[in-house]
Amino acid sequence: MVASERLATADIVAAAKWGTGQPIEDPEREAQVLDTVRQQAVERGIEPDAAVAIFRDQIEANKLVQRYLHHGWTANPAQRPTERPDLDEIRPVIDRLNGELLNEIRATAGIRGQPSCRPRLMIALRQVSPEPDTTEPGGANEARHTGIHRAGLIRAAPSLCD
Ligand SMILES: O=C(O)C(=O)C[C@]1(C(=O)O)C=C[C@@H](O)C=C1
Repeated sequence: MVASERLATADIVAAAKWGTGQPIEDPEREAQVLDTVRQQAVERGIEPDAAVAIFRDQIEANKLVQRYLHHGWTANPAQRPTERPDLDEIRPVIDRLNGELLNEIRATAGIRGQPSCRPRLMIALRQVSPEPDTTEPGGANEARHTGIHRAGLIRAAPSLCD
């Protein structure tokens, strides 16, 4: 599920911005992402407004995870990232995933309008984030981490079905 891969970049973006004073929300970058998506949707025969709506949800989900992480790192210094990834290296990865998500949107055009779309989406969400084993060492941490990514995916999901 490309939406889940895209959402996973939020961890790296959050670490890239942490401690730099650079805000999580970057309206200029959002506008650039959405402009490119609109253009690429037209090229691929996807309804551009639907594609933009889907990507708005992906961006909101990304910000939700980033904000959650920054909040946690503010409260718990031990959890703060020890390295600062380079945002200029992550954005091309996000651009590539945006293209892949557009391909997935095109490939699932026949399903997206059906009543079975939402149940199928819920099954896909469960598959990409299985329940962590909290009896394992580090399991509680992993469960918290999985929890926010699930919440993010649910935030990213509504526009994926018509
Ligand atoms: O590229 C960034 O700076 C991100 O934080 C990622 C992202 C996105 O999901 O594409 C999310 C929030 C920003 O407002 C802009 C873009």
